[in-house]
Amino acid sequence: MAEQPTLARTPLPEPKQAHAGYYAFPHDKLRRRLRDARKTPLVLVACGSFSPITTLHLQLFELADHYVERTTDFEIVGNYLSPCSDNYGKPSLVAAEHRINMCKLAIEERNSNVMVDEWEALRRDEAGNPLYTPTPDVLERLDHQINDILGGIETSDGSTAVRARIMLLIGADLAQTMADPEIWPPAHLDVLLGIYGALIVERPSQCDVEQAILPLKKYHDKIRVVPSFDNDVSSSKVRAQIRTGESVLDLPESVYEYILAHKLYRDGPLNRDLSKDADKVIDGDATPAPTRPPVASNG
Ligand SMILES: Nc1ncnc2c1ncn2[C@@H]1O[C@H](COP(=O)(O)OP(=O)(O)OP(=O)(O)O)[C@@H](O)[C@H]1O
Ligand SMILES: O=C(O)c1ccc[n+]([C@@H]2O[C@H](COP(=O)([O-])O)[C@@H](O)[C@H]2O)c1
Repeated sequence: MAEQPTLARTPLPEPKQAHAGYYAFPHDKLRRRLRDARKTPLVLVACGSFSPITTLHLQLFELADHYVERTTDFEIVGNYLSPCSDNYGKPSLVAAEHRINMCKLAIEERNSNVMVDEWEALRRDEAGNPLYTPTPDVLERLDHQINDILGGIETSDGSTAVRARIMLLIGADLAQTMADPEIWPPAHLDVLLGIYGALIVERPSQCDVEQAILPLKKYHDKIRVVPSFDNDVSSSKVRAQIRTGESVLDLPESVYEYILAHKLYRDGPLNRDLSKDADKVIDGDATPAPTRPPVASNG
């Protein structure tokens, strides 16, 4: 069985939520019992903007599933999307509520086994402003919810429960930004990659995954590369297509309809410029960020 992460940090206090509405940690699609006694239960968490979620974002989980099925040590029991806070400071973010809604529509339309955890997106500070949560804190909280509060995952014969291993699921372009300590403080990487680890999905249109992970050598035993296929799907491309009125192929239909109904992503440069500057104009519905933590400007 793969080694279990050990953590002795105090869990974060539960946030003030954005809406008076009810929040509960989602675990309806978390498989609570292992199938294979030799394997460690694995929970994947994809953190990011999802502005908007594309077909590729859900495919990341399918690619990971295909990869993990062929490993001898892990068995996936849960998949989570954790959209970031409006306060992440990326100009292309539309309000968290819209990003969450679009994630849920995509999951429903594709009949996907992914869950959306709204906690990170909706966290608020004492004054009620969106509160940015560093990614290690997101994983630690998930770890606490699944392993301490829910009590972990039952072994295949149901005789006992074991701790699920939590891992980050990201694209190679985001991994590439991890070499920059201005974006990812080394202490964060020590928790994220040193304790939890990551499945890094190839993104050949944006970078070479082997080059991207070279600077992360000290964490290589906790990093695995998931093969992908040639594609240039990105949220930037989708936003540009919506602005220019081109046909949009890389969105679930319900997400496309939601975007039209809420008039999202209509503002911005009219030329289809997919460079990093293309989103410097704040999109129509975006909540302006009061403060701006470092942004991984990976597209
Ligand atoms: N086509 C893709 N292949 C591999 N990983 C991807 C792909 N699209 C998105 N990801 C990954 O999904 C996560 C969330 O990405 P994000 O929401 O920023 O999408 P994006 O398409 O990169 O957005 P943008 O174009 O606005 O930068 C990141 O880890 C990113 O690397
Ligand atoms: O925790 C950190 O140190 C950290 C530093 C940079 C980025 N992140 C996270 O990485 C994700 C990047 O998302 P995106 O859309 O810019 O690819 C987002 O969830 C951020 O919160 C996290």
